[in-house]
Amino acid sequence: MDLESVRDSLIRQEDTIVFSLIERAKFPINSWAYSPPQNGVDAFSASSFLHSFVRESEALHAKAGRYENPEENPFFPDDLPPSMVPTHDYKQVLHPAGSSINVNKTIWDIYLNKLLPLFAAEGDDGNYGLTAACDLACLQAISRRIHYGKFVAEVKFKESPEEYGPAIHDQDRAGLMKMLTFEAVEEMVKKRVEKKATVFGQEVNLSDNSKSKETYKVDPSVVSRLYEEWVMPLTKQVQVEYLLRRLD
Ligand SMILES: O=C(O)C(=O)C[C@]1(C(=O)O)C=C[C@@H](O)C=C1
Repeated sequence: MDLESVRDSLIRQEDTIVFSLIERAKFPINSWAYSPPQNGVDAFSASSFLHSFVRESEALHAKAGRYENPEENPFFPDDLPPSMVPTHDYKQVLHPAGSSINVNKTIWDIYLNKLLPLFAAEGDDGNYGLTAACDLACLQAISRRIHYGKFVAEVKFKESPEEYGPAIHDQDRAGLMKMLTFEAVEEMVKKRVEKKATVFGQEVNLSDNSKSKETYKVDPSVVSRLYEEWVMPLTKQVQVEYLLRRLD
């Protein structure tokens, strides 16, 4: 595992995220699935249809061994049933002190309160089950990408322990954030995800004189904004948290 291969994985995961958003955009917002959205109630702890749907899906996925994979992080980690599939010997790449970092509560809040209203149309078509299945796919894809920051951080640390060591020793968050940030890479990521949303989300017609060239299933600028405002900052936050514990 090196920086190039972890970046390749992040690039591949962009496809999953863009496709999952395109699938969710087939349905209107369907707010009933997220009720009761009472003022001041934390969307994560208040029970809603989506809450139950995700919790019960995760229990099934846990039995199927999903969370044995260190790249997967459940939204409701408490009381998950044990895996019932044959044990796979996943390579233990991560440092144990940082492997359990989980920012899914923040991801849940951002997805429901900020992202969804930007790309789901107004309205209610009653397809709550299908909508929740799409939400689950989006949440899992975004969560996997952001928590992959643990692997990015591990590789960066292994490649230059002498560079990161003093900042870890001083628990210097700002210093670590500066060291692991590559602005040129971030610019490329934003442009690439916007382009992917343009390519994957266009109507494909056999005739050349299509008039629908300018409409996309998910607004490409929303995908770029998702990465700029939430995905990359949270991936960096995971990296910082991981590195702070890297010498424990
Ligand atoms: O590619 C890296 O070096 C990463 O740390 C990943 C990532 C990202 O989230 O895409 C985050 C921070 C960097 O500034 C650039 C990109």
